[in-house]
Amino acid sequence: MGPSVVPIPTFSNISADYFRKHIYPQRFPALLRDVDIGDCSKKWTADYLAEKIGDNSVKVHVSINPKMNFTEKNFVYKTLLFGELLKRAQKVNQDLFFLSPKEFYYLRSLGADPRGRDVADIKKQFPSIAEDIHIPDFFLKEDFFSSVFRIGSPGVQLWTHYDVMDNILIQVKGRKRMVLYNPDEALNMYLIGDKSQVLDIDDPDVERFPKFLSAQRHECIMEPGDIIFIPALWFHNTLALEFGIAVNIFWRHLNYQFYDKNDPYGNKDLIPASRVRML
Ligand SMILES: O=C(O)CCC(=O)C(=O)O
Ligand SMILES: [Fe+2]
Repeated sequence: MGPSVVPIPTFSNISADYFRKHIYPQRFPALLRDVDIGDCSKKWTADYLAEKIGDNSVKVHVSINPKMNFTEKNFVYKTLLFGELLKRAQKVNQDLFFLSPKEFYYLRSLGADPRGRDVADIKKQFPSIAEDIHIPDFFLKEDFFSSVFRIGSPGVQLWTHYDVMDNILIQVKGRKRMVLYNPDEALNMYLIGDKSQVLDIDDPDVERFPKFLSAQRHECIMEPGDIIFIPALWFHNTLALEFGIAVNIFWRHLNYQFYDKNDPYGNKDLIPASRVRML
C-alpha cells in the first residue's frame, strides 16, 4: 500500500488578492470554489456554442479507449467542426464515427498556426464567446501565456504529465476527478519527457513501476464552476466523470530559482520546454 491520499484543499469565495498572497506563493494545488467566472456557466449550452462557434474547425484526439495512451498512440488526430464535436462528445455511442461506434473525443485547442509561434488563445480563436468567461485576476497580464479550450467525452482520462507554466483550469461544465503529484515525485513517475508511463494510476503495473506506489497522491473532484490551481511542474491526471467543457490559462511564473535548485529534468530543457505544445 502506498501513502494515503491527500485531499486538495478547497477555498470558497476567495478574492484575487487572497489568491496572490496566500495560495499562489505556497506552490501547492488548490481547489477554488465560487469564484466569479462570468456568464459561461449559464450560457455555454451545447446549442449556444454550436450557434456561435459551431463552424470552427478543430483538431481532436479520437480513441476507442477512454484512457488515451501516448506510448502506444491509441488515438488519432481528426479534424471536426466544433458543432459536430459537441454532438459527438456528449454521448458514447456514435452514429457517425471515425474508428468505432463507441469512441471518445478530446479537444485541446491550438493556436491558428500550431507549428509556428502562435499559441492557443480563446480570445483570438473563439472571439465570439471569449467574453463569456471571466478570467480571475490571479496573475499579471504580462505573464499570460495561453488560454486553451478543453472538451472531452465522459470517461476520457488524460495521462499524467506536467506543464512548465502555472495554470488555472476552469471547469465550466461537467465533473472531473483530478489527481496530482508533487514535482518531488519525479523519480517515482517513470517519466518519458513530461509524461508518466504509468497509465493506470488506480491499478498500476507494480512489476514495471514499483516506485509509483510510494508517490503521494493529491486528489479532488471538480464540480462545474470550480477552478483548480495547478502550479508549474505538478503532475496531473484528469478523469472526466461527465461530458466536460473547460478552459485553462497558462501563465509564466518567474521563480527561476525553483528550477536551479531542484531540477530533476535538466536545466537545458527549460527554455525549449516552455515553447513546446503543452497538454
Ligand atoms: O482536464 C483536462 O482536460 C486536462 C487539463 C490539463 O492538462 C491542463 O490544464 O494542463
Ligand atoms: Fe496539463
